[in-house]
Amino acid sequence: MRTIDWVDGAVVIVDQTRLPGEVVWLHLSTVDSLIDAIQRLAVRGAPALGVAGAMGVALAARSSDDPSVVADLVHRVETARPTAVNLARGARRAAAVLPSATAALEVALRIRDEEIESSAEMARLGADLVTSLCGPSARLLTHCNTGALATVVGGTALAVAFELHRRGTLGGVIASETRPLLQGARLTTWELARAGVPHRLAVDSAGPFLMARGEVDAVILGADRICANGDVVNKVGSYAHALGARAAGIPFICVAPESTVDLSAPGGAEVEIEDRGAAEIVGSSAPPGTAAVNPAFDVTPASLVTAIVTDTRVWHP
Ligand SMILES: CSC[C@@H](O)[C@@H](O)C(=O)COP(=O)(O)O
Repeated sequence: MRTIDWVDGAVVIVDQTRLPGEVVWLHLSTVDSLIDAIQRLAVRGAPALGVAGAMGVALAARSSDDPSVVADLVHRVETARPTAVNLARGARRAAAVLPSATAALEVALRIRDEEIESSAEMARLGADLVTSLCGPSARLLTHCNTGALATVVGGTALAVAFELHRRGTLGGVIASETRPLLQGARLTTWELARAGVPHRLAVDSAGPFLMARGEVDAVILGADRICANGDVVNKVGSYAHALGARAAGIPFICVAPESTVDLSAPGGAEVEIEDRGAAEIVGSSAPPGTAAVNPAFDVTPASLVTAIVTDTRVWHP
């Protein structure tokens, strides 16, 4: 199943906020509805956001003949979330062929197809790397969700786990729950269960201890932006897993398509990290009015990254 696609003049997505309870498909035919879906994480994950951004431009171009109205809509799509480079990059690629709505849609469909092809390549390259580093029964720890939900089909890091399982060389997956929106607990476990991959769920803070106790052979996760110096910007909690991996002496592997590599960002310090506000973490557990800091992403310095697997190469930053 394609978790994001273009059908009959609308962007069609699985509403990721409703998983794992129910599979609800949303038909988004306006730019406003798409931006709302992006901001409340009904569609999320860097490669999927790239497709959404480009399709958003196609929606914008179909909605008005006024170039300034379209330009304003494109800008809103591009900036709906700041950290994953794919969103702005996808939107800009499609915007480059405006004012033709048909041409913008063609670009969006091309980006969708590129991400589908990238996923297969990353799965192959990543599985080869994991087996060479960890042997024939690798036990992986992953963070956030990097499966089909975050791409179109397959995934990035999770596609590697699927491929190892298909080859019979996977020793199991620990899914880190991914506070506060629980992409690991809600989405990754759902995808692993559907694929019949043996897995267990752990709280985020257990990761480094499980590595120290010898229960993990490698950490494997995705990225929202890979900087020119090899810094990896990914879901908050990734950095703690990288420190744990270094302390335990196990590989820390990032899997992401070339569309997530941003050579215009020299390092992680130059990337805008989305802060999603207090409500998501204060919830009902803290006294009302408690101040909070809620970075949705963090930066793992290149020095802690064993390898970055893209669809074309294995990079040791
Ligand atoms: C293949 S997806 C890689 C990343 O986009 C993923 O790990 C991640 O951090 C997603 O964050 P999210 O806030 O859920 O969009």
